[in-house]
Amino acid sequence: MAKQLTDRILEYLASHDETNSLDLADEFQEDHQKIIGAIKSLETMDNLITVTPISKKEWEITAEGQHVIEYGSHEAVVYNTVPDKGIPQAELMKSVPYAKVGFSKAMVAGWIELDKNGSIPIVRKKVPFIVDTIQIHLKDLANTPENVKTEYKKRKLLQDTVTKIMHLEKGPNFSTKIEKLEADLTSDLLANGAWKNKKFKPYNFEALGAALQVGHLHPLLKVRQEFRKIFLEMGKGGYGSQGYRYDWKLEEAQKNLLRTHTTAVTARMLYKLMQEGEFKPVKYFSIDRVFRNETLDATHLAEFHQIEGVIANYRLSLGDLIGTLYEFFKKLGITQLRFKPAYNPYTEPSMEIFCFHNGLEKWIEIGNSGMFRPELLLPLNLPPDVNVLGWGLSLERPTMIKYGLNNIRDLVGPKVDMEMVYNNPICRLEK
Ligand SMILES: N[C@@H](Cc1ccccc1)C(=O)O
Repeated sequence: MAKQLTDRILEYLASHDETNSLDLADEFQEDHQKIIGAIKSLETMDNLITVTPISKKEWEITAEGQHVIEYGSHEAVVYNTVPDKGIPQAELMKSVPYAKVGFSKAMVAGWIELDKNGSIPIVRKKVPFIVDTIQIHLKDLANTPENVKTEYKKRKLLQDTVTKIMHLEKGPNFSTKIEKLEADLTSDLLANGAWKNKKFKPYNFEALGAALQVGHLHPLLKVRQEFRKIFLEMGKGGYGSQGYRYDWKLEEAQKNLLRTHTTAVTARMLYKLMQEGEFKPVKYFSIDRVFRNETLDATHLAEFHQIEGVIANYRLSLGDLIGTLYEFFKKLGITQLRFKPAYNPYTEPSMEIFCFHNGLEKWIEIGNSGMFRPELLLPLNLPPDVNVLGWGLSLERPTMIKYGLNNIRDLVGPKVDMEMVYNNPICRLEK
């Protein structure tokens, strides 16, 4: 029988102090993944070898890049196609492959110009000769700087592949003979005394326990719990307004419909507070379902959960709202916020809340907020010097970000993968 790959690796290592999986694959003419597998099994043996994973980036020329090597860059091809007397643009565009990119790049480079004075646009050469550095670079990749290669990657002339390879050296217990380690102390080993000369596998305290056959919480419930915790940690247990700027109608207000936001709950709670007698400062939160007439797409359903926070106290200002929002979002691991003036019929001023999403590397809208209008507060009998500030966001959006889902149907509805529900750990909102 052919020698085991693991034995061959050990023998190779005995005569060479160090090596790596890629060189071994070359040396043994074996598949790289097979070598990795063998190294991994050697790695389980107590200090036999020392393994360090490394990533190796390699550049590859794409089919489009090969075309450039053969015929020149798209812009050079366009330039070379232009005769000294010029050529109608339409004709030029039909005469070479990749004409569109080539044309715009050659224009940007200042190699050609477009003469629109006549009846049809004519392309002319603008310089007597050109140097096609792209072709030169692609032909001699080894001497091309990394940042230039990254540029070419954007142009799809190059692509990079990252190979994970393993570097290995002899470990403190290195030997070319592998002794099979015992996993269990059996009654046989005890009875015949063989245990004395056997080596045992070390305990693996990192091993995951067997999965328990229990119920699982849906991600939305886990994230909701986190929000509830944040609110509890935050202690919730001048007129001059421009008005609503539309006519309020009793018939409209009396219509029976599913609520579109939980601010209805807030108004109800403030009403209830004043029914109890005297005003006392309060902090409220609610997390519940709301319903909207939305066009359904990957991030919108006609129903979702809204998270709302409210603080009522004497003489609160917009500064209090901004400070509270920073404190709240900090607890979610979000520290960069921006605010944009917005309109809500029940708050003034109102602000949309944007946060910088590190993963997406851009600012995204995460919520809405504002100072409740006196038109809403005074009829509920709140004292005139009491201000109420509030903010709202959806439960689904942070959950999707948290669990790396980009389609809301993966989170809500009949297409939810139960494995995803079972396998995702308890939510931690910080990064
Ligand atoms: N109700 C608002 C959020 C909000 C709550 C409280 C005050 C201001 C705004 C929304 O649906 O987006």
